Amino acid sequence: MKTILAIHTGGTISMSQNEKGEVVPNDDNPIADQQVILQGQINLITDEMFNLPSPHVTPAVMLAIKQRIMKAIDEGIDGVVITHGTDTLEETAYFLDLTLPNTIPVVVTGAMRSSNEIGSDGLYNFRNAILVAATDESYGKGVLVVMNDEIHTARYVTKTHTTNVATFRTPTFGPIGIVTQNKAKYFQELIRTEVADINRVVKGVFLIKAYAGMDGELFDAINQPTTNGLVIEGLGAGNLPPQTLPAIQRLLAKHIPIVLVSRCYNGVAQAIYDYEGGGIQLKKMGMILCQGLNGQKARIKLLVGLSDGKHGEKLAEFVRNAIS
Ligand SMILES: NC(=O)C[C@H](N)C(=O)O
Repeated sequence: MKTILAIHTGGTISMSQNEKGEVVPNDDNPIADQQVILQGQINLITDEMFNLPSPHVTPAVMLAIKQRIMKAIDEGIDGVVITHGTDTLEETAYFLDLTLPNTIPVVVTGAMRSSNEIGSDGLYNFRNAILVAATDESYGKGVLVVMNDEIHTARYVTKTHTTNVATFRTPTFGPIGIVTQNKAKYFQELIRTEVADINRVVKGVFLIKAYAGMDGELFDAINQPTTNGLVIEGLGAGNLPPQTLPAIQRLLAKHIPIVLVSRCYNGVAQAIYDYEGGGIQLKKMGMILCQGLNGQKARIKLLVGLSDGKHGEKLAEFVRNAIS
């Protein structure tokens, strides 16, 4: 029988609705009490590590979860399930994907409906996540996100709907598997990239979204001694309004790494256009064009790379290679 560690961190999966219809955190996690679900098939160990709505989750919390999992791996655990709020779930999952050795299945899950709502998805998602974590085929696939019968990679999955239970999607690449008839079935492989075994997290890594008519004001506002890095969600295939360029140049002159992704839901940022502010010019200026990650994931990757002490070409290489 496999031993699976369930780390609970909070979120809607552990909340309930009150008489007024408001969703509120609980002192006692209703999911953690439901140990019966796979009794006799799995030895489930529970750690109620945090009870945070996921907008309260920080990189320091992510690091603590990573360190807890490292300890469990040393102790010989077979798999890990993390329950988490869905708002920042993709960021924690990707942080863990980038910082954990790829030795055991690590599965993150959550819920869109709280524990006492009709059609609550928490217990079901939790059960599926445990099944996936206990499946031999789940080894070597990086950190996985299991929601609504689908298995996604932490690298590409994103929350796409504010309330729908089918909110987690993998644009461009699709999920790598499904849970059906109480089994995990895979139909895609994920190629792994570099892992950084960090023990600290840097601050001052920002994310700014571009828009029509944008100028340099926001970029100048973050041009501070405490700024370590910046991700810009650019337009289309990876372009920016020309009025932003002088302020961006001032950041680059200070050797602050700037990563460019696209604000589009689908596709990758590339050096395609050769006009003022086009991707070709941005690349020549020294911006790192990151393929396949959304803004919040690219920010996590930049933060992890910087926290690992990477800089210059090594950092660029680490951040750039999201697809291969
Ligand atoms: N569905 C959820 O979990 C959303 C909640 N606001 C959270 O992220 O904690």
